[in-house]
Amino acid sequence: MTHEAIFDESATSGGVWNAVVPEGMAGERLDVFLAGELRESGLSRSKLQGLIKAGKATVDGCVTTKPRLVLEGGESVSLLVDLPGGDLTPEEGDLDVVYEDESLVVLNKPAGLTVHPAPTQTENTLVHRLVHHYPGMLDMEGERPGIVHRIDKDTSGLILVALDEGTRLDLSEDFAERRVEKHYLAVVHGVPCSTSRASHGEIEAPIGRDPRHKTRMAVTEKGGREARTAWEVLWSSPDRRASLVRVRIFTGRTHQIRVHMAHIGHPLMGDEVYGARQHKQWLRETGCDPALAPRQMLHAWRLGFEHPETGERLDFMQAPPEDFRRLMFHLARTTLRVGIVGMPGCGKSALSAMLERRGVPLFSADAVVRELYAEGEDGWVLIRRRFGAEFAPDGGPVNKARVLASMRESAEFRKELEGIVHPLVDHRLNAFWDAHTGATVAVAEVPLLVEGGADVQNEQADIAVGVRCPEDVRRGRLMARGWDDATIALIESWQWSEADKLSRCAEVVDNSGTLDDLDREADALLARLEGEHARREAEVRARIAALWGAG
Ligand SMILES: CC(C)(COP(=O)(O)OP(=O)(O)OC[C@H]1O[C@@H](n2cnc3c(N)ncnc32)[C@H](O)[C@@H]1O)[C@@H](O)C(=O)NCCC(=O)NCCS
Ligand SMILES: Nc1ncnc2c1ncn2[C@@H]1O[C@H](COP(=O)(O)OP(=O)(O)OP(=O)(O)O)[C@@H](O)[C@H]1O
Repeated sequence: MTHEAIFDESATSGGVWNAVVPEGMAGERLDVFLAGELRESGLSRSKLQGLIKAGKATVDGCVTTKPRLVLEGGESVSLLVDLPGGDLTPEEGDLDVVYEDESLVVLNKPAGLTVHPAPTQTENTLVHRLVHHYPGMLDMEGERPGIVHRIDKDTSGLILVALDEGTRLDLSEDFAERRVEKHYLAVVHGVPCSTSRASHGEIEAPIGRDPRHKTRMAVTEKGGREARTAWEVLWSSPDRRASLVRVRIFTGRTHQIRVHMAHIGHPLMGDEVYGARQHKQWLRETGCDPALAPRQMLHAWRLGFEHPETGERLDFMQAPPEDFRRLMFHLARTTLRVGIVGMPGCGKSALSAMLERRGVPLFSADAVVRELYAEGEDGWVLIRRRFGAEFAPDGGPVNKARVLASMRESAEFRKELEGIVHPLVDHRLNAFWDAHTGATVAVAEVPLLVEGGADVQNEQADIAVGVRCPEDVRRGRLMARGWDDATIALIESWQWSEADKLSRCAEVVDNSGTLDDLDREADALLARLEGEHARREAEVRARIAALWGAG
């Protein structure tokens, strides 16, 4: 964690460090407290003692020169850290200039670049690069020449910088008076929704230093400054674990968006300070690579203001950088869920097994029914409870011959039995899809998939693939399995006709040849399914890119 947090956004020069002494620190010495707080700054205890003796520290607004002053807890402490004033060394380094004229420049800041020097970072900032590219900026006072607002080190996107002191003053006033329009894009955990269930809302909650963690900000009852943020969900991932949110801020508090979004329960992805719990949970539950969200996923997307010289309205929009886009595309990735259907004996299982051999995850409803029917399993237990031990006997699986006999006799029995079995199969199917979200294509052989109706089909699979073979061949295969004409007729009477089934299928595989022929069909089918997956993926990416505009 950096100490960038603790330098006040509104302070325009010098390193004024502020903190409230937590109650738990009562009895601590001032120098010890400061040394602990500023551990990462590299300021030693003796250097801090020197600063205190030189009158750079205040406690509750009064200068104190006593390093050993004992704190009571609750005081507000400030320290003025001398920065190497006026001797900014220009540094070479890339600047992504979006717009420039004589008065100002608009830049696209990469994530990871600190905006201006602070005691914790005295070189290698955006300002050092700026004074290299625009030497005239060195005429301005202080360590933050031209800086009129800032974005966090790990936030990417648009930042406006003044090139001369007059413009700096004008623009600073525009920011202070809230005349500058600032829109951000953030990837947040979950799907935010307002109390009225709307996909947009406003957060008005004061922000101040977190009394428990001095290096953080927080929504605070006491001592916070007014802060207002509006948000709108632009897109949510299919698993609803993440959303792209457009955020507009009307105030410019330190870490405002990160704190406010965490406050409503939807911290930014990758934000290990304000969303540590959700971040860890997301990594654990999805198995995602932490490198996918290497920073808080926040991008300063749009900036609109009036040019102080010309009065012209200027609006800029910058598409987010590669890491942001990569995470979004990852979140948007989907598996093509393929259902395989067809008449009994047409070759569904044979085709499915061929796809599985090619690495495609496979679900088989018939196999699942077999599992459910094993002694003590859910299907066995429910059937036994409803129909008796005659159907689900001790020491063995559900008696299929007995079940089939009763199904033959009574449509009522069949409906009831299906009412028990189908929800169990559906549940397993959903678990199967969930378990294979990393695959491009996954296949489920579900004989009765399309019979469930179009809506059910959409829920249970994205497309259906039908298998067909000539009637006589198919009947021959079923007879070989021991089914007689009556059984075939009976089971087929419970299903849709072949024509009805196939009319619901996006693809039909012909299985009138040999198993080798079918194997070749499997290759061609898989290529088409992968093509379909790629097409859908490209469509989703284009839809997402359209959300933030070209660039
Ligand atoms: C009817 C039963 C006893 C036949 O068992 P058997 O081992 O002989 O066959 P298997 O389970 O492999 O099914 C073979 C084929 O029959 C057809 N079929 C099976 N059950 C049904 C049904 N209820 N309605 C329509 N067709 C069915 C399917 O095309 C299936 O692929 C058995 O399938 C059963 O208990 N079915 C009820 C549960 C169910 O609806 N299963 C369908 C799959 S979700
Ligand atoms: N092209 C083929 N040539 C030879 N035998 C085949 C061919 N296709 C499938 N078979 C065989 O026919 C039988 C029925 O095929 P399969 O089990 O794949 O059908 P299914 O559609 O899954 O049937 P069900 O609806 O009953 O589950 C199997 O023994 C299988 O090996």
